[in-house]
Amino acid sequence: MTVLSMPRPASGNQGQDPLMQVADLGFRYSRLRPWLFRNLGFTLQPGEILSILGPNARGKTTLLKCLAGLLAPREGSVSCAPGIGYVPQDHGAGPSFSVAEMVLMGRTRHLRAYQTPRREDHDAAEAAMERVGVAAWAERDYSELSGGQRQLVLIARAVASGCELLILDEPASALDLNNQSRVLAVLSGLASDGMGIIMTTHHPDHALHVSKNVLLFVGSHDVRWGPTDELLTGPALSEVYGLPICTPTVGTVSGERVIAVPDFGPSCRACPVPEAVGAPLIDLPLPIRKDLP
Ligand SMILES: Nc1ncnc2c1ncn2[C@@H]1O[C@H](COP(=O)(O)OP(=O)(O)OP(=O)(O)O)[C@@H](O)[C@H]1O
Repeated sequence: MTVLSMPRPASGNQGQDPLMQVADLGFRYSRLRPWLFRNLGFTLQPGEILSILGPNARGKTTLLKCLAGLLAPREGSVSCAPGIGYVPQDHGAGPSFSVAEMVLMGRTRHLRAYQTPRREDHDAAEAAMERVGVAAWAERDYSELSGGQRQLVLIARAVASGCELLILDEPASALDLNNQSRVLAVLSGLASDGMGIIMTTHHPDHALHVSKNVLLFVGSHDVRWGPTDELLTGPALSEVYGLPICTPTVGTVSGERVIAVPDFGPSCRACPVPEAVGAPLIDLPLPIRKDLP
């Protein structure tokens, strides 16, 4: 196993050095456990968003931890840019700090031991809070926020760090639709600024919307990497999740886009409930409560 932070590999597309290059990566938790992935390889360029999709418990978080250097791969190598930000999936209540303090902690890698944050660190933290839309909660206690709010604060903390490469584990899992849209816009904006982004998601639509490339866990052994347009098709998604999924192009307010539509089976709303229980609901006698005043 090798995890290299420097030097970066030779030039890739568009004349730029890749932010991450992964070769022959393999991991299992022990000799007694099955391999979660083997022979996995991909390259991430600056300004690129890579989405990782796959069923529950297939190894996506484990892969992110290998990429972020939190787990040592059993096989292969990860070479990457020195500055990596990691936003974990588990965003529990944590310590009792204000939101502003939590975001300011993202600046730690720019400070020496025991150094007090400088004006520029406070400015970067404030800019990150504005960008992610959490500035209004700056003085609130992080431990008292909702799960979705905490998720946004951790994204702001990673943005404040000024990292070159951002790794996020299901960044939109606890977010309402508006905040999902906000996070996708923030990530797209960061990528436009040159940041590389790797995220796991259970939302194929998110991957279709922002990702240049995807990494798909298919079945128990197959991991595919390639362009979103080519890989994230209805048949491939159906194979990944084990149910029929189609990918129609639909018109939205902002233009046409491809979406993923899973077939959950016959709609429950269409079930003939009254007939199913033998009589129309309207004819059922109402229970009379004689004990009420
Ligand atoms: N520390 C650990 N020790 C042993 N097995 C583990 C450990 N952490 C995770 N696993 C197992 O590894 C497998 C992959 O877990 P992982 O969390 O990477 O999946 P995932 O694809 O991210 O899942 P989900 O979509 O549900 O978040 C699971 O079977 C899990 O039980």
